[in-house]
Amino acid sequence: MIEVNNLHKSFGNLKVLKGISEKVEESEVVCVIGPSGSGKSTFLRCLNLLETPTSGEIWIDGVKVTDPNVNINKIREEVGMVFQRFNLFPHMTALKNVAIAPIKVRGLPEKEAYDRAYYLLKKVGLEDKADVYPSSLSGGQQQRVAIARALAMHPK
Ligand SMILES: Nc1ncnc2c1ncn2[C@@H]1O[C@H](COP(=O)(O)OP(=O)(O)OP(=O)(O)O)[C@@H](O)[C@H]1O
Repeated sequence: MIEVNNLHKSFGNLKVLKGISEKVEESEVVCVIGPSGSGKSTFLRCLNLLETPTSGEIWIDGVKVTDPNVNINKIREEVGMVFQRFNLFPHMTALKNVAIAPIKVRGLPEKEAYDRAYYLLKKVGLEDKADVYPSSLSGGQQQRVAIARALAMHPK
């Protein structure tokens, strides 16, 4: 469960988030909509502290993310994210992009991680691109690799 209380975020004089409060229950599907530049990405980036909120509280599964002593890397392991520009690792194949975090962060054996990565690439219709580097993929294909990569970590 995600709970946000009175979240504010400014960049210098630009006030982007002005007191957002929201609750998202487990398994609930929520769309954040609004005009370009209205703060949707800023809001999502605040949830795992890719942006530091100016004020307000964020809780994820009972953990206060905005607590200065929080172990944010632990929370990021549970929060999947597909970036607007995908941020695939350019020097890794599609398959390795999907397998690398479970190996490095979760300590999954390589064989298991690569098998699951292949399964996920297949799910997003890209098994034939497993050995291709991101520069040779279309925007939509890169996005699908990024989705497979997010799912590989079994986010909550
Ligand atoms: N790091 C930053 N420094 C300064 N201003 C920023 C920064 N990041 C975002 N902004 C500004 O904050 C505002 C909200 O940006 P944000 O990316 O959250 O919008 P968005 O709703 O996701 O837009 P889009 O739909 O176009 O992706 C914009 O005016 C943007 O220029």
